[in-house]
Amino acid sequence: MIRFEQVTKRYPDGTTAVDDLSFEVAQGELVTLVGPSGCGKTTTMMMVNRLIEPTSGRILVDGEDIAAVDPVRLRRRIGYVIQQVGLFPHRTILDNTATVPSLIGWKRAEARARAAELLDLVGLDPATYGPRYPHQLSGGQRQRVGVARALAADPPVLLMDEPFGAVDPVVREQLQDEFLRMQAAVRKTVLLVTHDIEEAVRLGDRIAVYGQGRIEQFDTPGAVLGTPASPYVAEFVGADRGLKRLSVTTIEPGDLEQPPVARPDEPAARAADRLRAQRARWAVVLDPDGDLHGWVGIDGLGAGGAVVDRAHRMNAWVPVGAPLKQAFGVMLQHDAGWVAVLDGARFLGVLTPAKLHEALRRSVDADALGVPRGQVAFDSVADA
Ligand SMILES: Nc1ncnc2c1ncn2[C@@H]1O[C@H](COP(=O)(O)OP(=O)(O)OP(=O)(O)O)[C@@H](O)[C@H]1O
Repeated sequence: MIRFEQVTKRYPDGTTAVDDLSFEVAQGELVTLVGPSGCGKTTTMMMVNRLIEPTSGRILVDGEDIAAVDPVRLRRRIGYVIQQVGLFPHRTILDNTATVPSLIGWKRAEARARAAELLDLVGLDPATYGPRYPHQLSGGQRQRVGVARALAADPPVLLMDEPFGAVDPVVREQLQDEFLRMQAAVRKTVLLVTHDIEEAVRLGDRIAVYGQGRIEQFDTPGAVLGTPASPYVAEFVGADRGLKRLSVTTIEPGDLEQPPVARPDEPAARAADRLRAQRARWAVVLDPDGDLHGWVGIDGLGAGGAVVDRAHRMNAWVPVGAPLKQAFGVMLQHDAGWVAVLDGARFLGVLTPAKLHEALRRSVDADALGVPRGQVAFDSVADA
């Protein structure tokens, strides 16, 4: 969708900002460009909407060499979000958001209806915020308007330069979450510049880690964190990259352990015998269709009755597909030695600290080998 072919940008003073860059962003993909200040990220991005012209090489958008496209026409297909949002101070939020549709000739009512829809999409009630002026909004709200405005004419491509840079860390995380939810719905092709590796990892389907004017590694967040391509990348992503990997590695059914199971209507004494025979201290309580009912400990099963009378609610659980970090957080929050993993209400298994570690190790091997995690042999990591 966006393709760089051997692109170099040399400024008139001799600075080589971008040096022989080749990479591709697929349709609907979000690629983050990350690197230290001055490494050429913004230059890369601004060449896509021709705010900067390359010295050599080609850039294709949707298969078309953009050098041959009229810049104004090109920019209509490309939304642009910058850190200093650049809203018009004397126009209302609704009119600011409707700017591009109005420019390209939509009827006023249509443009405003579209703007209201987008304000809603970015979490701003159009009735409340639409009539306000930019100075009457918080920094985070203004940045949301920036995103809404960039999406107004429904461009297939979105360029974002430090879009969440000017707000405090808590608001920043909120905006990132909202943006990810929105991106899951609209699936734009996005190039996003940041100097923050946490943000790059959190948002990117793939990350381009920049050195000076060059990409040092271009891969998924998991692969960059798990197998940095060079000492430079390893240092840039940080010594805590193992911890960061917890947030980008998701729980898969193959990671789970299967504990003993008891049925709710089963006599407690019988369940206790079975647990003793298996040398287990607890069981999950599952309905006949496999839905999680709770858990029961062997100590609670001595007093007669049915399992259902002795069962506890299962508070420590996470959905399958959640990041390992979330499972680890839930373990700590409930001081539990394991967390249940559910698909809807259906119980899939439990994740223990040992299994969590194993999942992380297998995912590193899987990324290195370029295969799904399930295909990494268990004993390749068992002794590690
Ligand atoms: N107009 C210009 N003339 C000369 N040099 C420039 C010009 N614009 C940028 N540069 C230089 O090109 C290099 C890359 O700049 P660029 O803005 O692309 O970096 P960046 O990675 O986006 O940095 P930051 O994170 O600080 O925004 C820098 O060394 C910068 O000083």
